[in-house]
Amino acid sequence: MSKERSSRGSGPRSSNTKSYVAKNRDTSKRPERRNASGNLIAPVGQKNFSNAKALPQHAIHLERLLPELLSFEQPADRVVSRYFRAEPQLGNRDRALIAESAFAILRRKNEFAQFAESGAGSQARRLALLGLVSALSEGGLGSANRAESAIADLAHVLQPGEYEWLQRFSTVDPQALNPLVRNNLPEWLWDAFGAYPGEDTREDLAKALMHPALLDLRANTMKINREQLLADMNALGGRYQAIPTPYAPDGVRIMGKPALQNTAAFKAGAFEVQDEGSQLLAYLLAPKRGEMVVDFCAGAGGKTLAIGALMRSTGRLYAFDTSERRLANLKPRQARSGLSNVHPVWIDSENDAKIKRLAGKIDRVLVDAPCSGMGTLRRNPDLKWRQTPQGVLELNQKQANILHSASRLLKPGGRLVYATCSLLPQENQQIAEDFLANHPDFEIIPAAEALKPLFPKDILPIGCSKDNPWWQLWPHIHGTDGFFGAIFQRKASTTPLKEVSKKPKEEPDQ
Ligand SMILES: C[S@@+](CC[C@H](N)C(=O)[O-])C[C@H]1O[C@@H](n2cnc3c(N)ncnc32)[C@H](O)[C@@H]1O
Repeated sequence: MSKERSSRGSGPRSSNTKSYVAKNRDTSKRPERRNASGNLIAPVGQKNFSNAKALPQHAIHLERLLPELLSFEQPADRVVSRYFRAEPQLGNRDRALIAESAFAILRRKNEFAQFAESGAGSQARRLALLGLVSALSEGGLGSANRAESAIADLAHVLQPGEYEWLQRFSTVDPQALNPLVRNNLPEWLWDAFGAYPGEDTREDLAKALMHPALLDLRANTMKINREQLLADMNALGGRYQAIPTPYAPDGVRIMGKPALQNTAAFKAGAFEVQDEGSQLLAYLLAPKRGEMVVDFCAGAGGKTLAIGALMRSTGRLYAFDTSERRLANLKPRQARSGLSNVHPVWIDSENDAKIKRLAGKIDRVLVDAPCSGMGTLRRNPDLKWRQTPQGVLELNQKQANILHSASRLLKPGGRLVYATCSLLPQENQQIAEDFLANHPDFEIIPAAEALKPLFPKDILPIGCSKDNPWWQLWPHIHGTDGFFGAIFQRKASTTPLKEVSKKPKEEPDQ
């Protein structure tokens, strides 16, 4: 797996289709196109695919896309983007439906592949049709939210026998299938979920991971409050509805799939697309006005921007990352956000000399560590087929190194948050426990304490437990991506760092 991809996960992309929608596309001037059999490929109007009819071209494009997608040599979003670049005539709605169908195939690969052993036509055609039915069934609001009507929407593009074949698929009893097929997981991950969260709940988790993620926005409180954003979104018209997210104070959940990039509110920086769980993570860090804060693995800045808004654009917020490409993607988002306290800094590794210069000077540090991304399988379903236990082991070493290095930045009394979008204890609790064992100058702060101000007094905050100090969100329980968080505080008076910290050998001057 590529380094960039292995460290992805809780980025800003909230809808698989979102990033494929081209801006201001003029579809009226498209040249006439024909498919391989010489049939005219009809242009598609600007319709929400959740209530659109699929056209022959959608299945044809999917058939072409699938071999590369299912080779798992490249991240799925990269494969799909490249395909769309090579097919510039495709309209926004076509892209949305093709991309969502491709991701549906990745989410339910085992089930679809097993059923596609029956039926006529090529294997790719059969997978394409199953993907289309799944995508059309999952459309948020509207009539096409059941397989039955999705198949009816496809009827006019089907070959003889395919309608009946698709109907047969919706009558398959999942309980009759092998658990790995029914739950669409590789064996190592099914076993891992059996160990944690446990055999009783792993099917619920697997089921949640087989659906697309919800579309959540974070109101940028530098520009707008949640009520205004809700009103703006609901005024868009169409088959969409905006409601408040249940837990994150600035979150707006969109039911339906509007193309948001062209809205005036987006261009004005009124919101960012951000999962509710990712929004809440900023509250574990709880930055204050005027503080010195570091987002150590800032990526394209999903969490950085939320943290910057909590700081009301005061103080200094360093956004570190080893990926220039990701930091470059932060720039336009930062410009839209209106934040002036964010300072992106490229680092060559967690041991970059720039980190040493800031040692002991920082109030709060977030380590949103590179991880397997197993909490984001609703949006990145290819990860479950591309990740391996060996890959997770390699990430563990990196996670421990980054956390150790980031901890050097903190002042006495400063707060360090370690977070991942993984569900695997070896990337989460284990890293946090090892850190505590090796860093006696840090103590743990229970997540419930940090989130208390957001919740009524007698309610245990979301993701917190009475039995342990960690923060853990689950797709099947909370409807968010899976997240883990651990909060540490540097003890107020400690022996100088160099005497107590575990030192990596390559850093003698720490
Ligand atoms: C989970 S992603 C961060 C997502 C980001 N915080 C957000 O909210 O959009 C992990 C990030 O860690 C970065 N990374 C990988 N190795 C790193 C290192 N040694 N030091 C700092 N960042 C690193 C990756 O480039 C990636 O952007």
